[in-house]
Amino acid sequence: MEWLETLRRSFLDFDAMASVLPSMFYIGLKNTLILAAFSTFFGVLIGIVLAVMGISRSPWLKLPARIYTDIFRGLPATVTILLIGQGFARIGRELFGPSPFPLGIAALSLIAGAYIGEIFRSGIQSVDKGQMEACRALSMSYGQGMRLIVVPQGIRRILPALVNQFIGNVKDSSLVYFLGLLTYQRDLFRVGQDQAVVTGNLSPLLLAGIFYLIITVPLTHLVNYIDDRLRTGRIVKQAPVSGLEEVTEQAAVKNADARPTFKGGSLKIDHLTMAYGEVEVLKDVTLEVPAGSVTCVIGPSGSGKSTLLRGLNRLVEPKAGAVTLDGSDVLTMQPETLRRRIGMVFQQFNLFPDHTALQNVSLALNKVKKMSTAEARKLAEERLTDVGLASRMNHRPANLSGGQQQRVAIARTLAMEPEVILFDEVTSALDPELVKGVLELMTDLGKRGMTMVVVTHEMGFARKVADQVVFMDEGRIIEAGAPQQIFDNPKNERLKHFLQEVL
Ligand SMILES: Nc1ncnc2c1ncn2[C@@H]1O[C@H](COP(=O)(O)OP(=O)(O)OP(=O)(O)O)[C@@H](O)[C@H]1O
Repeated sequence: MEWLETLRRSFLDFDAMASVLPSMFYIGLKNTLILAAFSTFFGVLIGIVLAVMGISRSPWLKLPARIYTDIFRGLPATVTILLIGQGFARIGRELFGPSPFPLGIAALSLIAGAYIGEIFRSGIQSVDKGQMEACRALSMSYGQGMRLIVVPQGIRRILPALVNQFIGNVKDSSLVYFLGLLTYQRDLFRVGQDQAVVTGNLSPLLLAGIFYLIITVPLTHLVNYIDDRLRTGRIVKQAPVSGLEEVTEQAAVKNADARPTFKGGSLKIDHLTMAYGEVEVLKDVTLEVPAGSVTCVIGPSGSGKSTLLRGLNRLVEPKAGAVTLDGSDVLTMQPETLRRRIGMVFQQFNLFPDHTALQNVSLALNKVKKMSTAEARKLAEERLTDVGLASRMNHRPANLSGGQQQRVAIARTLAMEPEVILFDEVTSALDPELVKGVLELMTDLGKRGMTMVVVTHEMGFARKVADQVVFMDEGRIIEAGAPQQIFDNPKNERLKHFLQEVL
């Protein structure tokens, strides 16, 4: 087998490999890592600036970022490296001496920056808007929400892409030799290539290839592992539980010792008008919500129910009118102070996916209410026990059913000790068998004196639990009254029509 022997001599000349190994390690590997690390570092800096410019609303920032990205992503790396390295060679020599590294790193950074900018931009934009809304509803400032929740989630999402970029830079660093390297500056490729010429076979180059793989392959696997780990947390070993069990979970709590009652606040809404841009979606809404009462808001899709709730805690700023909470003007209050007093639970739960149930509840206690970690933890444990989740505190949202997630969200809101809680279609995203547990919990809160404004499609709940039911259509309150009046004796034609459709 002569051809096998030729192949062996060409690729597996172990003596040639052994002789090049020290320079491969001490010169090639070192220089490749220097080039890749520096260009990734500067690429990240450039990328952050580009991402901020790209997300901004100003076309004067957006446009240059777009042009930059198009150019440096569109050009072959070799062209950029030669243009920068040779075009600026004189300035480079004056500034940095004979080493081609600074200009090589600059060129690699400019290329990497274009890709990393896109990675950062999509990472931040991919975080669900509900996450920031949940942060603000928990009375965190915009900065706290970004720092504690949105940016970490964005970074976690882009971690694999960033490592890929580093791997790309490891490979692209081999192109810097175009700029002419001194002997001690050679990278892995160059060391392998030079020695291949000396020995007359490809074994040193194969060894360089192996070095590249030793850097890149474990890194890819490591990042996939970290990504999986961050996404799901430690896998909770527990047999799957039937959704039917959840009602029992909740019932067990209901039968527990009588728990303290709440001191609900009263709301007065006066000629409230709200708009998105020029479009008015809430018109002249006037409503009283007495302390400790349950108000259910019903109405067709798009009638402005969610917007009304968002106006009450100012997630959307009202355009005109007034709202008072126990006599204090809600619209001039610090939004963070207001949101400590008026909590909110969302249709999509908006739990923080990288936090356990316990951390979801304790985060704002710790960061907003400034409780010590131990105090926050104790209170969070109590609230989670209240909602029947004592045995699931260390689960992440992904390891909980929808019903359990929604009960964590309610516990998270309750822990802030609000005077009013706004519920925005909180059972609409749940499987039918999980709805009951959540509604029972809400019924229980109502009985214990919490003031609640509940946007719901659960007519049975509204009839049974509400003190007043409000029917909205096209941004106005069309009819309001006791449940019997609304359901058994509706006056308005539109309400009659709506009830015919939903009952
Ligand atoms: N962020 C927004 N920007 C612009 N328009 C919006 C925004 N949010 C809601 N709207 C519009 O405002 C109107 C009222 O929406 P809102 O969500 O308050 O209604 P809703 O009664 O809660 O409906 P649904 O039951 O479908 O949630 C709708 O026409 C909707 O398209």
